[in-house]
Amino acid sequence: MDALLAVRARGITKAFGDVVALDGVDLDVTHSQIHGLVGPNGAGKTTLLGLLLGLAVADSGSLDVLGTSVGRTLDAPDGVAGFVDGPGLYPSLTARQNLAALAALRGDDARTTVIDDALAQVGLTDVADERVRGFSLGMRQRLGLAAALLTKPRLLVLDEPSNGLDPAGKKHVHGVLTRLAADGTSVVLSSHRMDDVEALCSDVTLLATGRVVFSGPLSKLAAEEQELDYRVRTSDAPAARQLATETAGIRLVEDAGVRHDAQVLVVRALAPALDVLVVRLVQAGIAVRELSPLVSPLEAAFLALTEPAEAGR
Ligand SMILES: Nc1ncnc2c1ncn2[C@@H]1O[C@H](COP(=O)(O)OP(=O)(O)OP(=O)(O)O)[C@@H](O)[C@H]1O
Repeated sequence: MDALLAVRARGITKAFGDVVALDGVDLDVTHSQIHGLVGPNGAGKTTLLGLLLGLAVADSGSLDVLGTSVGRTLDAPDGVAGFVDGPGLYPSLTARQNLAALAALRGDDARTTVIDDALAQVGLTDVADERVRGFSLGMRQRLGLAAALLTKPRLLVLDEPSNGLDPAGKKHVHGVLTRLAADGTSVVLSSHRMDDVEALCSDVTLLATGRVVFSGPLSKLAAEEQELDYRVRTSDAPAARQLATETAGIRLVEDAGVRHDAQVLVVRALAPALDVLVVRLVQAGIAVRELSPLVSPLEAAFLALTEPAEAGR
């Protein structure tokens, strides 16, 4: 057992019949950390989160949550809250009534001030007395988060918390999670999107077909040396194209799957070769009006690490 870790999983396996959902998964989540679980569909993210919430038990391996070994009985470990596959809510009750009912069921503090505070934290004060039946996916997600907050968790486990959130909603929820982590709550959340994870998480675990293909700080993932495809818009596309073909380490990508624009080249390169190209363009009197990677370095690392595992399925 490791008191410094909110979650310590070693060699976790879980199968559903012939389907191996988790295959020897290790996971370390330190206290006050927001840890992202990322991976393609079917990678095992929800299954792993379900184990942390005590919704299922692993077939083998060891799992310590908040310093306590999780046994073989189905039970939410003390101090853990969250949801997988969307929050469980009562559609015919209002948001406020949902929280009151859930708090009463769990024996949590159901005082109006506590419930109002949870609703305010997730930005649902204005719709507190509306029935959940009419709520959008994003509003349900926020209410699910409010329900988890009522328990004052030390570990919050969220499956795709940004699902269905508009940009303002996402920013709001990100703010809530960041403040919680700053106040000592550990958070493990899943996402399909590296940009979400980048905005929120310090550490990330990439899963592909039930296996960990990367786990560690985001900065380490992004720093992996990799070639990226860049859009380059210049003042003279034909001349830029010519220079690109003459520059070592630069490859023109003709079919980059982007909208055709005669003024834009797509080149594949490592950063040092791209630097050389930019300098040569400027020296030749060609202005560089736009230079950006087609996918972010994190997204590219995600694809590079998960696509081989997917292909081997
Ligand atoms: N209750 C279940 N019964 C049978 N198979 C299951 C069950 N739960 C998960 N699986 C299978 O286990 C694998 C992992 O599923 P899981 O839902 O954990 O992946 P995921 O990474 O959360 O995927 P997604 O991003 O699509 O939500 C998949 O092949 C899935 O079909």
